[in-house]
Amino acid sequence: MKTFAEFGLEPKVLQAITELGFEESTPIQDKAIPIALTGKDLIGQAQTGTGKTAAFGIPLINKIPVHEERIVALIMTPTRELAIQVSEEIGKLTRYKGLRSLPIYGGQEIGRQIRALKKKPQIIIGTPGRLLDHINRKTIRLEDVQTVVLDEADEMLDMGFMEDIQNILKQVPEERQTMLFSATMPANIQRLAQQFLKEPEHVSVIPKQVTAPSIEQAYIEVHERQKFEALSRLLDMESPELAIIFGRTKRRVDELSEALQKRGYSADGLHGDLSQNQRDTVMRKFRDGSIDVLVATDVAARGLDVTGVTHVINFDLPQDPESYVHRIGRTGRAGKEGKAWTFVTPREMDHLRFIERITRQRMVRKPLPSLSDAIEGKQRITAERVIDIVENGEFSEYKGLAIQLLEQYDSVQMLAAALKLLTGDKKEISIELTPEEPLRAKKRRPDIRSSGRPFTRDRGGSSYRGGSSSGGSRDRRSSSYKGGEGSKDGSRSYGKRSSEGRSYDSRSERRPRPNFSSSKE
Ligand SMILES: Nc1ncnc2c1ncn2[C@@H]1O[C@H](COP(=O)(O)OP(=O)(O)OP(=O)(O)O)[C@@H](O)[C@H]1O
Ligand SMILES: [Mg+2]
Repeated sequence: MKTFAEFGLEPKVLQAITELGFEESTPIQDKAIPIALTGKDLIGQAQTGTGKTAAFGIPLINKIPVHEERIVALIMTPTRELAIQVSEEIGKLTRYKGLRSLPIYGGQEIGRQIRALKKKPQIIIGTPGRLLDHINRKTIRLEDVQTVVLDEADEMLDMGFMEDIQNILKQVPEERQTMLFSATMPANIQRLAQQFLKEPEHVSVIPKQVTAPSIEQAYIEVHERQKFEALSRLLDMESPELAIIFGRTKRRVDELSEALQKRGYSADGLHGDLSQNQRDTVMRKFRDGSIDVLVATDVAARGLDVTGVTHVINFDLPQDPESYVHRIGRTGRAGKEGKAWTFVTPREMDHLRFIERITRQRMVRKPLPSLSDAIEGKQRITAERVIDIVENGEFSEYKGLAIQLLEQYDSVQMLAAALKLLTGDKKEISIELTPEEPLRAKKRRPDIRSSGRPFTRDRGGSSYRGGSSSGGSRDRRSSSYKGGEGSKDGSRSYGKRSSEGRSYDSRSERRPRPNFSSSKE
């Protein structure tokens, strides 16, 4: 690993990096930054949470002159949340240099974006649909762009953005640097690269397995009808600090987040049918910890970086191995540890095995948490909270009352009653979720690296994958259970999503057809 000073960056860029607390470069940064600084085209692949954003962000910022008044850099992301997040990270990196960056995404009032564009940002971070809108209105001109980054390029293809990306890139001069980044690189990415990149350098840091080694992976076999109880016990047993629960469809996410709230968890849902305001509010609450369970469709699977996510729970099995890799990659980021739990119904075991085969990573089988596991987990958290106050808190004003009470009552009884009160009774409201159909095992070839599927497949109007589900939890704190190990051996080639035609959510984010109207992403 290098220090950032060794890349020969401008002092103001270095200063911002130092302020972010980055001491050494990550492996992908190590390899990609020197190449990107030369201006070459680049395809970068590295595990989730390993700093790909800064790997393209730092060289991009380094080369833009401060007095530039034109849009000279364009970053495209598949989702709105990701555009906002990348824009924030770029903002932090340009803090001392003083460049202007702007996120441009669907669902936000266009007038507001037009006003912000008048401040002459040099860097635009956008989702393809809304970008095209602006291009068509001539409120964004890309004729001076020198650097283009496609973050999560494979996902953008899957979402049906190929044509939009082509149309956007037509507006950008041929003479430019193009970079493409993702944790997964399915075969169709090669075609995109051939079309848009010039003699790209491939920078891949996937040592053994494509899933990050810091994530413990486990699965629980559970019948569809038992899933909610299993989830609720799992949350009690594990007490995640922050958890993301993925469900297959929007309906699933809605039902599940509501159910969790009824049970007293601090949860909320995120999917593509919510208004942008609702989406922003949910993300803000999750980032600042005012909710600790985010229930989401795959719209939250890619790229999102929220500090403190200790658990990812796949309430519904993801449609394909790529989705699995990205979903669980929301935890175990930047060298931290994380746990990924996957629920699988007996009929879906084949599909789980398929995911394991493609990711070359075993998930450890765990039993359904028992009621006593759940109770124990909750009590442990209460005890930890009390101990924390005893050790670090200020509670002298309660001592007089404590002495009085202990004169009348036994201390064990007294403390047990207080713990009971603090732990709170579980609201035993019975919950019925609409069952989801089991996923059928795919008959895909495990390795389709060279299969060269036509892009049209992604746009053909078949709706992919699904969407939604749930999540939830409450007491923040990470627990100390010893979980599964997961196993070795990685791979990087993935199957693509299959096109079985259910209408799923996160992919509602997908645009089935080119549509210039506005901003579906
Ligand atoms: N050199 C570094 N040292 C410490 N932390 C870093 C470094 N580079 C990036 N990070 C932090 O690591 C976290 C993950 O980075 P980032 O979101 O760029 O990952 P990613 O590789 O793009 O993951 P994904 O595949 O999920 O999109 C961020 O919080 C980022 O600030
Ligand atoms: Mg990323």
